Amino acid sequence: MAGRLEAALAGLNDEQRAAVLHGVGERAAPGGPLLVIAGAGAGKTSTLAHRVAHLLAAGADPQRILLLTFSRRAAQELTRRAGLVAARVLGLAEGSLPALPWAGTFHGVGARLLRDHAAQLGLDPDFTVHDRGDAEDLMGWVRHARGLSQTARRFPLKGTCLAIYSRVVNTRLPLAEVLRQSFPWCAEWQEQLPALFADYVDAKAQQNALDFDDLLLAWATMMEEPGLAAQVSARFDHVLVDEYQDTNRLQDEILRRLKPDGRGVTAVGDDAQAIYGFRGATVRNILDFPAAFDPPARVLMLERNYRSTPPILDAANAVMDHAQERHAKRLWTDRPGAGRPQLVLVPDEAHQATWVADRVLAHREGGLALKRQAVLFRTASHSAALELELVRRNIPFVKFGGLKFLEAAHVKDLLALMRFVHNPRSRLAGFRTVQLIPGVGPATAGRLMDAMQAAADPAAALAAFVPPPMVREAWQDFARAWQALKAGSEGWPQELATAIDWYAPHLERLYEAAPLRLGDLQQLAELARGYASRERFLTELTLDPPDATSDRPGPPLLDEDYLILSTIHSAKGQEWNSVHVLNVVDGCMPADVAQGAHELEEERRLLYVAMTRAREHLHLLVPQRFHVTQQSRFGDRHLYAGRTRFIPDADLVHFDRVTWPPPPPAVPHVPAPPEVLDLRQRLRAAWRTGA
Ligand SMILES: Nc1ncnc2c1ncn2[C@@H]1O[C@H](COP(=O)(O)OP(=O)(O)OP(=O)(O)O)[C@@H](O)[C@H]1O
Repeated sequence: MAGRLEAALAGLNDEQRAAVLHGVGERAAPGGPLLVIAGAGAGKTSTLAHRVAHLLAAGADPQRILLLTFSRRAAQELTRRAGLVAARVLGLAEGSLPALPWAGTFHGVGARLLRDHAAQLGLDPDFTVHDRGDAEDLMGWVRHARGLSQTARRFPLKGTCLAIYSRVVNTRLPLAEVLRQSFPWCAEWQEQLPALFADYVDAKAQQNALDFDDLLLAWATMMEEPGLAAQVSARFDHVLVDEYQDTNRLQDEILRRLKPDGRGVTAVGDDAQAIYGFRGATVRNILDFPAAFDPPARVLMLERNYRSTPPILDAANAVMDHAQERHAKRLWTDRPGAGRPQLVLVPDEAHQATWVADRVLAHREGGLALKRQAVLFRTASHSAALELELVRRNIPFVKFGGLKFLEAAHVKDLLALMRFVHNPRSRLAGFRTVQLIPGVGPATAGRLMDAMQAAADPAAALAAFVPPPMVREAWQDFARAWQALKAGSEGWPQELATAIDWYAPHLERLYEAAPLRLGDLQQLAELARGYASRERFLTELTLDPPDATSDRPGPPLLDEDYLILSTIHSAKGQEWNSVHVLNVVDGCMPADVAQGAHELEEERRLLYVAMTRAREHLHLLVPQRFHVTQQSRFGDRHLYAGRTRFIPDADLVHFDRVTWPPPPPAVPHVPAPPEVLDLRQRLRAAWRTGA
């Protein structure tokens, strides 16, 4: 096996190798903590996959490896890659290794641990997980119930209330501090907010629901109890955390309580790519990680970039050279060089769209498939003009980070039904579901939910409920479907088809374009096959929703070629041969709402992340005029923008500058014709005659 291990690690460089081999003892006994700081494109993902593979090959129990990633997609990809390498090292057939059952996001793993330990925590294990939309609705509800929707001076809206609550939970800062730092315009409500938040917490308890933040908070709280902490900690020998730069205070606390001495802990990340501060993540976690343990964690630095050409790296490094604080590292590469990245000056967004579409097609003519090209932007709405242009030219594309599939009303309806079945005390889900029945309004829905909430057996309360006479027939249809689903006799995922059968006529009555929407529900049923149970489906889908929308209904065919459109946030961890970045102008990058020093630094890193996705071609677009949609009292407007401040004049040497369309050719010089009239003389003469 030693020979096979050597062969599997042969392609790694010295630092990557050290990271793979660090502290793996006899039968994979865990060693001291390790921090791998990996620059963009330095092979972080591949190193982590090799490390997991090495652990498995050395005899680690896959059940006892906790792998925490930023998205479920990343967890699946890492597991797959680790499985391939491990199979090679062990001399097994591909795909013969067991999956890693504990690979997932902090939120997903938190939800599972809370269900496992529900009895010890006084929780009902069938709790519903509320997504941001649900959480906002519930906050709106308690805000209204407290009379705060009718205050003389306007109380913060439900979305703002939830954002404040979430920030307090995730940053562990006192409310006053959060208001001062991030929501100064809400400071006058500091006295009222705690009572509102207390009501919000009570409402969740009554409905047997937890929101996103609760999953982390409850997990961290569970880890404060020494007995429970010891039980959870003893489940895992190795804990590996990817994208550590984007974790928040709570996640960091969880990790430390899980493994106080750091044994078996590996954290991987890049402080230069921290872009989730706006959600409460703090780059301090990665900067302070080594000293958090005694003895301190070993730090390995991966600085060799395998992705981009030297001119692209030089330009990206130049952007980061002006950053305020970071683990000092400088990426290098020995890939053969190519042209410098382009900085393209265009008059406005329409020209930007035309230029990008032209270039994309030109690259394709040059042999670069559309899939190997991406267009990145700061905010989902920034691609609107380009999308139109692409449709016009028949260039297929898939967009990531835009409208979420799960936000579509009909998808929400169906999921509400499934949640209401799973957790009959969920008032939000119940309310939405029963109002789908014609003739049932908020009053009837409220009466039903009160009855179910008060009953020891909510299912019996639903069966006994007497609706208004005119809706009796439709009601009975619903009650029958609900009871059948609750009984679960069909099993998962077939029961979703029953749910769709009940819902389909309502969908046709309620919405336009019913066949298209039904297609979405069928897609959902398809997705459902990938989940072990109703509970896992509802939870994981809420935590990590599919986020691609395309220019056609349904998922793109796998063998088809399509251009990638993505927000920069959703482009994390990916790479393409050619990358266009839209709107590289002040007011967009940095966004005009980014004011504080921390926020500006995060905006700088966002540009860096975008630039380092490119392997061979990088084009930064600078429209001189661009349109911003904003909610402020000024309404929408056009901005006359300048190139981003993150590329000052001194750094222009790293770019080829292009102005498009090129200025019109100068009109050729024509000699002036000879004078035939002295106009001034003639005008004056008109007053002189006879004066
Ligand atoms: N030792 C190596 N030899 C050759 N290629 C490598 C090596 N390590 C990584 N690569 C290649 O470098 C590219 C970047 O690797 P990977 O995606 O793992 O980087 P990363 O550090 O996760 O990037 P980022 O943080 O920017 O998303 C990939 O195409 C990968 O195959």
